[in-house]
Order: sequence, then C-alpha cells, then structure tokens
Amino acid sequence: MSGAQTASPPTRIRSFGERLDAAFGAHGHLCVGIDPHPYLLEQWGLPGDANGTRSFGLAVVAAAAASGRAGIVKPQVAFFEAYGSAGFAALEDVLAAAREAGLLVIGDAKRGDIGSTNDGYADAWLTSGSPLEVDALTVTAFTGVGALAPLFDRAEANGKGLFVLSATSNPESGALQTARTGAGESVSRLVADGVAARNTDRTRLGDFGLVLGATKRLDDYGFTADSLRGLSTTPVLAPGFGFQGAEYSAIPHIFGPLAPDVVVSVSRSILQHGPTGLAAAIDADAAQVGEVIS
Ligand SMILES: O=C(O)c1cc(=O)[nH]c(=O)n1[C@@H]1O[C@H](COP(=O)(O)O)[C@@H](O)[C@H]1O
Repeated sequence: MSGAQTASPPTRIRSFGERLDAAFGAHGHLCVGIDPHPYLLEQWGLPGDANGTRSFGLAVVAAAAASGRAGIVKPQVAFFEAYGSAGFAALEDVLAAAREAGLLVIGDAKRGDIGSTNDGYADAWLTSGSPLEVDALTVTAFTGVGALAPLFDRAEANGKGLFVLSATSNPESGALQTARTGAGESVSRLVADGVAARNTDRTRLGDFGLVLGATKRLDDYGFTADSLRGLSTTPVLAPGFGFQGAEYSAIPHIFGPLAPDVVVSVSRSILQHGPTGLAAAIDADAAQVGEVIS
C-alpha cells in the first residue's frame, strides 16, 4: 500500500437551526413535554420513584417516535432531579432513547450562572458524548445575556442550540420581564435582542431561540410588530398550551411573523391521556398544530 493517503474532508457539523428546520419539515411543530409529575406517575400506574420516571419517559419517546408527527421532545429535568442520582440515571436513559429514535431533544433544565460556571453547564449538556447530552437547552439570562457566552460558543461549536427565557408563560412573570431599562426597552426585549444578535447567519433558522409563553400578549412585554419582524429566523419555544390556557388556533395571532418558527410545546394536556391514550393524543394535537403552522 502506498504511503500517500487522501485526507477526507472534515465532516461538517449540522447546526441546531438546520436540524430544527428539518424536524419542522419532516414532523411538524409539535414538541411533547416529558414531565413525569408524581400525580401523572400514579395515574399511569407507575411507581413514584426514579424507575417510574424512566418508564414514563421511555413511553413518551416511543409514542412520539411511532407517531411521526412529533419530532421534538422536551424532558423537564426537575421531575427526574427529584429522585437524585437515580433520577439522573433515568433521565440519561430517556435522553439516549430519544437520540436513538432520531428525536430532537430540548433539555428543560433552565440553567444559567456567571460565565465561568456556565462552562460547566456547557460540558454537561451541550457536549457530544456527555451522559446528559441534549440538542438544545433552556437557560435563563438573569446574570446577563453576555454571561451566557460560554454556552453560546459551545453550542455553536457542537451543533447545539439554546432557548433563553424572554417572556415566560407563568402569571408572575410580568413584573420583572416587562420592567423597562434605562433605554426604555423591556427586559424581555433586551434579552430577545441579545439572543437574536448571536444568530449571525440570518438566511437560515438560528441556533439560539427565545422562550415566549403562548399565554402572553407580546406587546405587553414590549414587543412591537417591527421588533418581532426584526427577530425573524430566531426560533421560539412556546409553552403554555392546554393546562395553562393557550389555544393552538391563536398561534398566528400571538406570534405574528415568528409563527413559522415556533416549537409548540405541550406537556400535561397530552400526558394526562395515559400510556394507552398517548399516541392518539399526540396525533390529535399534531393535526391541530398542523392546521395553523404548515
Ligand atoms: O421553558 C419552558 O419550557 C417553560 C417556560 C415557560 O415560560 N413556561 C413553561 O411552562 N415552561 C415549561 O413548559 C412545561 C409546560 O407544561 P404544561 O403546562 O403541562 O404543558 C413545563 O415543563 C414548564 O416548566
């Protein structure tokens, strides 16, 4: 054999935005939350322990993958964390199963700290081969969008994404998030503009998105029609449907120009159908979402 070898070009890592766009195209916009509330474990006939959360999570992953109409899942870390190391072991199994099934995984851990600590979170959640590897992570910017730089950088390098809380769905969010800065913009918008600025290639769906609750009027949170247009190509993670009161039919009205890039996230109102009704509930909700976002 000759010593001369042709070097193969390095494989380009697909960005999170590209993969999210592909998931939208192949499966639609529905994201099924994996929230193993203790009352749901009981309702599903599962033990109220880490094994229960594992069985619950694996069942949701299997149903989403089998339906083909939900290409994204969002495990809520809190309900696994409640069982300590055994809960994290269960979460690792659920994440591995979701990855194996080809689902896009948004880890809902709402991390965010000073920059040097965010490096640790990037190691844990956004690094290929890490036990808790996900495709995208929810984070808070209370320490400042700039403090998230290690997470943005690592996500970009590894083909991962972030969803940063901007206008959250809970009733208490307004006092803080609608507060105005010295320059007169709302805290929600300050965060949104900072995140959008990290999406440098505006010709494609970005890797960095915003959490905008579907229960809110975005103009109350300081977003004008123009500012929403300026956020185009920034993906949106939208919780608040079902149990929190928002309806799928309102998506175009709530999100305006951002509606085509919305991840429609729903947990309890699908999960309450139990293991036997889950598949039908996913199909029914996906059909409704498909009618408003094509
Ligand atoms: O980041 C989130 O997903 C999130 C942000 C937000 O503003 N509101 C919100 O409800 N969530 C999460 O979305 C899920 C909503 O659950 P359901 O109300 O059961 O659909 C929970 O896991 C919440 O923690």
